[in-house]
Amino acid sequence: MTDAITVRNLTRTYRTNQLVLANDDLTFSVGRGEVFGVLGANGAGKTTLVSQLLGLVRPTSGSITVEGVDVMADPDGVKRITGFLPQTELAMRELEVRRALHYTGRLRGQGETDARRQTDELLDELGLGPVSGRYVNQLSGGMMRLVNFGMALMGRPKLLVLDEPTNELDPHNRRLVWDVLARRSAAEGATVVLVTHNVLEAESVVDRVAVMRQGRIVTLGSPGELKHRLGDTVRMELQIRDGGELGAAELALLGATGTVVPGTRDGRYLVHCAPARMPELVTVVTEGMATMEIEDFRLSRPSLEDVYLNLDDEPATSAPSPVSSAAPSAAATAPAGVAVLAPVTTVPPPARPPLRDRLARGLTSFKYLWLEQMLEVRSTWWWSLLFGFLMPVAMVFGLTRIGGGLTDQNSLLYIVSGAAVFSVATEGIATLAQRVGVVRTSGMLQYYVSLPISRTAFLSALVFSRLLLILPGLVTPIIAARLMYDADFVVSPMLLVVLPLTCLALSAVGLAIGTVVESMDVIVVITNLLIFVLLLAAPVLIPPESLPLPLRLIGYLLPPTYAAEALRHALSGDLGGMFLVDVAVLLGMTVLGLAATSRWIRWRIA
Ligand SMILES: Nc1ncnc2c1ncn2[C@@H]1O[C@H](COP(=O)(O)OP(=O)(O)OP(=O)(O)O)[C@@H](O)[C@H]1O
Repeated sequence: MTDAITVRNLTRTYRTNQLVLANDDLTFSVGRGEVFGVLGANGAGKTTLVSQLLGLVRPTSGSITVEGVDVMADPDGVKRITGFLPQTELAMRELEVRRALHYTGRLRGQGETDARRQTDELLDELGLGPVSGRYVNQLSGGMMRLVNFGMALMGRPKLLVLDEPTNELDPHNRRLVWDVLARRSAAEGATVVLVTHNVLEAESVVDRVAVMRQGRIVTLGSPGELKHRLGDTVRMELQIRDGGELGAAELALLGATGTVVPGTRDGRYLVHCAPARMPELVTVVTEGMATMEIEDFRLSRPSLEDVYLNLDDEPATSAPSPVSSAAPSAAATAPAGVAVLAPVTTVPPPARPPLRDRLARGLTSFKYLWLEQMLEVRSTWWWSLLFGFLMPVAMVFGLTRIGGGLTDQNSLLYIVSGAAVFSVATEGIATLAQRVGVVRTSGMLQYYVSLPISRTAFLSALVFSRLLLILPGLVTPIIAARLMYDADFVVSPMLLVVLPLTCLALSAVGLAIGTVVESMDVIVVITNLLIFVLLLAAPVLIPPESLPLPLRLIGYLLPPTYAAEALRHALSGDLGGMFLVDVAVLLGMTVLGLAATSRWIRWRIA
């Protein structure tokens, strides 16, 4: 078996208020076509390990090679061959099941016909046919997980990395997932890396398993080998009625025959003993503990779960076992506790494909990401429309009553256009900044990053789809002004070109804020403060010609000024302004905003 994955001396630390050693000097390999299980208690470092395999988290030190590709040197190369199921929530939740599978296939580089064919096959194989037209986020937790599992299979990846694939699944669907994985590995030669807490069921599907503890691999081998290491023992599983507990006297009786381990469920105990002591153990359970309410007991050979539970008693500093699958002979002659791996031949990163291919790929990515984003925009569009209408109405109503000098027609127009700009600022800056803040802290960005898509396509789809979300904030004030003050507006180039460009620039600025500020709370405070300041400055900002030159120049660098100008001109009929300069500045702001975002956004999770 040749190696699909080689990991050498992999270490990852996180610096928070204290240093966390999430992965501690891991060295192992996974053979091609192997189903490799990663087990371990909460916080053992499993998710950190698989995130590094995918290039989502950068190692502090060490190296990873997947199918000959150096993950650090060519993270995109790994994404092209890997299907990933993250532990936490995914993107694509606003789509119907069928489209979530189909779009994933297209984003992973499948052609249209192939993506459709595989979508149909997977709907059938996973029993998702009856829910294929329902929205993913309206499914039950288990069904959603099954869809996510299907998404990981799209594109027939050579490597499947699955973080808790059977979480929330019922026994029938858990069996289905294990069967599908066994088929993918046996028939298609796919390599599977599987993080799971479902030790009992995983035993039937994994070829080898690594058990992690406090960032280290404490043992590694096939289920048979690991069980063998427990020695020649018999296992008794004991279930106490109603999840009750054994008293000290009963524990002592059992302990005299073997080792007692509390099970993973309430009222469940495991006892391991030498075969010769089995009759004695049975006597203790059936006669010596007659007063206890024993619901059930069962004798069997040790399972993988026993290996796992027994390891809990071992110190985490125990040396990792020799772990090579590729070079058994070398491993056999190596000193105990030292991992020996076959030499790794890395494939140099492929030459850049021709411009035409890259453009075609970028456009496909953009198209499907845009379609996905638009479905989310669609669900919040009506709210934006209402907000865009209410904002100027509230402002005009409030300000005409506060200041006696704000009642002339011109002031009112300033206020209306100012209010429009504020609603755009709210929608444009806040939603985008918050959205990026959210995707960074939740699992959604993790999912996008695991796809072989271009960062530019992702950012552009996000910005352009938001353009439609914030436009109502500009259009509705015009309607409000017309209804309330019978003000005619002029459809000018300023209105038609400068307004949409303003939205674009605002979106790009919002995105840039979101990439720099990671905390959701801080983003909300910043954007609300920004809006508050803009609200206060409204009557001053709006007519720039009345400002001193330095302030005017600053004003011309702010996209809201352009939006206000465009609206004011459209409403007052005064079509002054330097149209081309305005357009150039706004375009410049957009490009700068996107470039800054593209540079700052770390296309990795950490
Ligand atoms: N982004 C992060 N910042 C700081 N610490 C982190 C981060 N991600 C993980 N850790 C820490 O690294 C350690 C390993 O975490 P990891 O998520 O890899 O464990 P796990 O084995 O997947 O746990 P679980 O089974 O609960 O998912 C934990 O102590 C965790 O708190």
